Amino acid sequence: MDSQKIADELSAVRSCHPLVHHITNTVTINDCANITLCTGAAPVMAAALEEAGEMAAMAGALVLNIGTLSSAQVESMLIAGKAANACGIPIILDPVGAGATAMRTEACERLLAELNIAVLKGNAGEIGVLAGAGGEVRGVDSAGCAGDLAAVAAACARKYGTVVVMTGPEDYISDGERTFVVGNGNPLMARLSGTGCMTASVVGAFAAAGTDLVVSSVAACAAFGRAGERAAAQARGPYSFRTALFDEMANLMEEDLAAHADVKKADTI
Ligand SMILES: Nc1ncnc2c1ncn2[C@@H]1O[C@H](COP(=O)(O)OP(=O)(O)OP(=O)(O)O)[C@@H](O)[C@H]1O
Ligand SMILES: Cc1ncsc1CCO
Ligand SMILES: [Mg+2]
Repeated sequence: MDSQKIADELSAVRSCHPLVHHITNTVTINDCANITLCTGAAPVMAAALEEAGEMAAMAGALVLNIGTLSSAQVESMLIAGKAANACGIPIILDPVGAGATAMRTEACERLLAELNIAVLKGNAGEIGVLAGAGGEVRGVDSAGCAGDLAAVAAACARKYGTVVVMTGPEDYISDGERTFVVGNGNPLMARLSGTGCMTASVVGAFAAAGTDLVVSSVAACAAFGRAGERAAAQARGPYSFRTALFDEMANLMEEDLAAHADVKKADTI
């Protein structure tokens, strides 16, 4: 994929400054709000049944994250999701911990069945579970996924008719036909809770501003990963890395992204 195209997607977020509505977990909610701002978009967190639909209808993207789900929150997600679908607003689903408990797996399957999900973004274990491809999840962490990861991402995309973003040391982005692998990022990202949740926020901001969900999702992963690379160069450990990650996302130059985006087409078996 053309590196300039990836940088142009970041420019689009900054000029469009889209509103990204989140219904998300209580662990990383503040990080999601701030990474959305640092990307160039505007976050709003609104989970009450009474307002979730109204808020979704005025957003540029809706991010649903089941990290600390409750039955009531699933109902809010369905109301917000139906409003978003009615307005053509892309929905990003983060299936946090799918496969760890039946409640999480069933909630994801219900959201995927009742809503038109634009991007399903999870770690390799979560995507492997939802694909039915032998993913393993411990708590909210991937415990691995059997087989070729690019092929699992593509199969999952075909199964649900969505774009899949599978994160890890490399990120795989697929709509079932086109599959890309993004190499940007740093191992320190896995030593901090919530970088996966933040990836969904960034993917949401790029989806709101872009036109092709595969291109916008690839660009989002490259931009966030590149911010991680730049942050790691300044960090003494996970928490100084965290501060630098927000700063580097906010300061990321389009020229730097165009020069350093590490994106390749993936071979799927
Ligand atoms: N070893 C690594 N090297 C480079 N980048 C990584 C590595 N591990 C994770 N990342 C990056 O960190 C981000 C989060 O990915 P990860 O798969 O760890 O999410 P997650 O398990 O859902 O995280 P969380 O549940 O804490 O939100 C992605 O942007 C991914 O590219
Ligand atoms: C640790 C944790 N537990 C539920 S959600 C969450 C944030 C990272 O996924
Ligand atoms: Mg996650």
